[in-house]
Amino acid sequence: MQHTAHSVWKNCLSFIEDNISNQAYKTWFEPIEAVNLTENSLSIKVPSKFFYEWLEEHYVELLKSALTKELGKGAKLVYSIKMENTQGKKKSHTESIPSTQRSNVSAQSVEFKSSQKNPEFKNPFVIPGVRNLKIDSQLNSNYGFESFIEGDANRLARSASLAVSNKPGGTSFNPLLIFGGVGLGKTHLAHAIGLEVKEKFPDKTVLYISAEKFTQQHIESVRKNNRNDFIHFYQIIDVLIVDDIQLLSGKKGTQDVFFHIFNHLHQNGKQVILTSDKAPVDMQEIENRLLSRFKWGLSAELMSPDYQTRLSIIENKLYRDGVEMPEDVIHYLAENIKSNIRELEGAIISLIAHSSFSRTEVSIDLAQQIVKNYVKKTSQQISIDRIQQVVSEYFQLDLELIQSKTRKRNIVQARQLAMSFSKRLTNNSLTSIGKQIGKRDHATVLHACKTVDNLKLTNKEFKKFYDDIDRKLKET
Ligand SMILES: Nc1ncnc2c1ncn2[C@@H]1O[C@H](COP(=O)(O)OP(=O)(O)OP(=O)(O)O)[C@@H](O)[C@H]1O
Repeated sequence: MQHTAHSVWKNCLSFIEDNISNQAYKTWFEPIEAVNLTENSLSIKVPSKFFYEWLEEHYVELLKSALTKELGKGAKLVYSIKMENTQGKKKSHTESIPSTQRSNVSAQSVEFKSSQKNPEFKNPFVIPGVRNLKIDSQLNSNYGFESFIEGDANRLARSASLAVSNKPGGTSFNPLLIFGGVGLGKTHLAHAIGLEVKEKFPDKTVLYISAEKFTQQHIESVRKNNRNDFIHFYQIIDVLIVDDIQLLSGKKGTQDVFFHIFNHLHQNGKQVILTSDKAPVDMQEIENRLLSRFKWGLSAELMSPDYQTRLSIIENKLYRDGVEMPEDVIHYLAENIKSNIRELEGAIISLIAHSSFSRTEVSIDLAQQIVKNYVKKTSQQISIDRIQQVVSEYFQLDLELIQSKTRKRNIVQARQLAMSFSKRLTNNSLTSIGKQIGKRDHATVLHACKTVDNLKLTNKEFKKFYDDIDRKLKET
């Protein structure tokens, strides 16, 4: 049978699929297209230079084995790379690079750089009339790594943040996206990276900006007709930190400008750090081309801290503020405020304020009052475990059955309800919900949420199940 680029690549893919994780296969191999086959050389088209670099760094041996198996010893692989033009002036073009010949790629970056020597830029942080070309990092010196307490819930995000600070732009965590629920330390960690970079590499230009402020600046630049200056300003940053990136949702113009800035920084080895209250898969109204870039590096989730970490956070805060508090009060706070560290800190401040205003000791009674009055919502925030328990009791099904792989209709339905309520009532991401309810992936949880929404509208019996469980959860 005649070999074609397509058939050779298909065989390579099935070999590759057997040798790596499903996730890695989906991320790095599914987007590749085979484009050409000449004698013993196969050309494959990859979506970006970053993609090519990643394949070369991590999968070159695997690709070599797969190709040698198909085309024999002298097999060659040529990448055809779609080069984005970040300035939007020229059209994007395709570049062919043989495997393991990185010099061609760096030449491309240099060429790109030289095309915009000494850009005239204006600093949008400068108040009009005040001459200041120095860029203030806008970092909060209280948010260093030393005051960020490590625990199971933040270990990955913290380690990745440290790695990025040690080698900004030089790790595969680019962009680094830190995501998680409200008040769990995303902003703190993002500032910690910036501060550490400034400490280790004083010559690097670091900038922290909230997505909201970035949007305002962009709108202003359009109004004043200096959008290009705005873009140039951001393109000279070495480490760009954008907080609450989900706020770009629905803002097409700002997304477009951010896309160009992001591409430029990324292609020039600059580090981008993003924070968001949701995982990329859960972000709505963000263009796909931007979402796919968010997923290029590492998405690290901050989850609610466990008891021990909460305890350490309280002790650390008291120590830094030079305040003493009875042990039982500290334990009471750690036990009762579970899912938002900002509220945990708020309760400590309230306690101290109350006791000093009323000149009374900080006591467990006072702590109970504060926790009840100030953080009522938090202390009662429902957990995924509780939701699963309520669903399992309601349907009189064992928890293990709900979490099992069985496809029996009634059990699937109970599982989907647990997933849907977890999405609605907790801060957890789809990935985290899936992990906790039967080790499913985020797509299964998303599907469950959609199914529940549909069934609620179309099936009366199901609607009753839903409302009953909803009521029970509210009583919790
Ligand atoms: N692991 C931690 N150790 C010590 N303090 C922490 C930790 N995590 C969060 N905090 C503190 O909790 C407070 C809230 O953190 P931060 O503002 O970073 O949360 P966030 O996730 O960005 O919240 P939001 O979603 O509202 O933007 C801050 O004062 C921060 O210092």
